[in-house]
Amino acid sequence: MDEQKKRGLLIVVEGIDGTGKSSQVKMLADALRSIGEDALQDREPSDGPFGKILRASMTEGRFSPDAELEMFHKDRRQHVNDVILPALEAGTHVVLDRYYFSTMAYQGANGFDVAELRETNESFAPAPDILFILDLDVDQALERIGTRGDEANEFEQRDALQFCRDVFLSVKDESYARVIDSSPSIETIHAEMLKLALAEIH
Ligand SMILES: Nc1ncnc2c1ncn2[C@@H]1O[C@H](COP(=O)(O)OP(=O)(O)OP(=O)(O)O)[C@@H](O)[C@H]1O
Ligand SMILES: Cc1cn([C@H]2C[C@H](O)[C@@H](COP(=O)(O)O)O2)c(=O)[nH]c1=O
Repeated sequence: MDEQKKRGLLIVVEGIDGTGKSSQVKMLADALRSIGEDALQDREPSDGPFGKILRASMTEGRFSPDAELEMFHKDRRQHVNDVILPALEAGTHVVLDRYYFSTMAYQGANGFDVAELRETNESFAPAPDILFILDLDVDQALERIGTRGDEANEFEQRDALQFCRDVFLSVKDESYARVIDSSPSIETIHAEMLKLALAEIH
């Protein structure tokens, strides 16, 4: 008789810009595949139709805050229904670079109510099985990504990133959350995340 495949895990990696999310998502998905697990490396904004529009808007001209929020939600609904849920149901782990915690953080920094953003998203997007919060001091993060623009912009950017960092840390007591100090080497962080992921998988 065919044994039913176990549901995959939704493994989300969040943190402010420069904390090493993209590097760690790739390393974790590769490491899981190398030990025979099915793992999809994925990201938001997604590579679907609305995600593509959002990525283009970041270089070609931003939407108004309301239109941008609507587009993030359209992207997430499409991504959850067409990619994330089918993959999890097929037994594939989804290792995701940003998710609705980024909406709470960045659109929260744009003036939207963080608790309302969370409620809206949790009404249609499944909670993660593991949420890695890559945590780093804003100055160190800015150093990694390089500061852009004049001094006034830099102050604005610092304030917005500090707000985002605080929002990410505000969910640290959820059972699925794991706060990761992102100041050590890429390899040290990878080893810690892989160990924690394997503890959930097995
Ligand atoms: N632990 C680390 N120590 C030092 N440098 C790192 C570390 N992790 C990542 N970096 C470097 O920091 C930069 C940003 O890394 P990465 O793109 O993985 O971060 P990110 O969180 O995805 O950033 P963004 O959100 O801006 O896309 C890269 O140059 C990367 O090599
Ligand atoms: C999912 C999501 C993302 N954002 C913002 C955060 C970043 O500025 C960009 C994505 O850039 P990355 O370097 O490719 O991670 O999008 C957002 O404002 N709201 C969201 O929900």
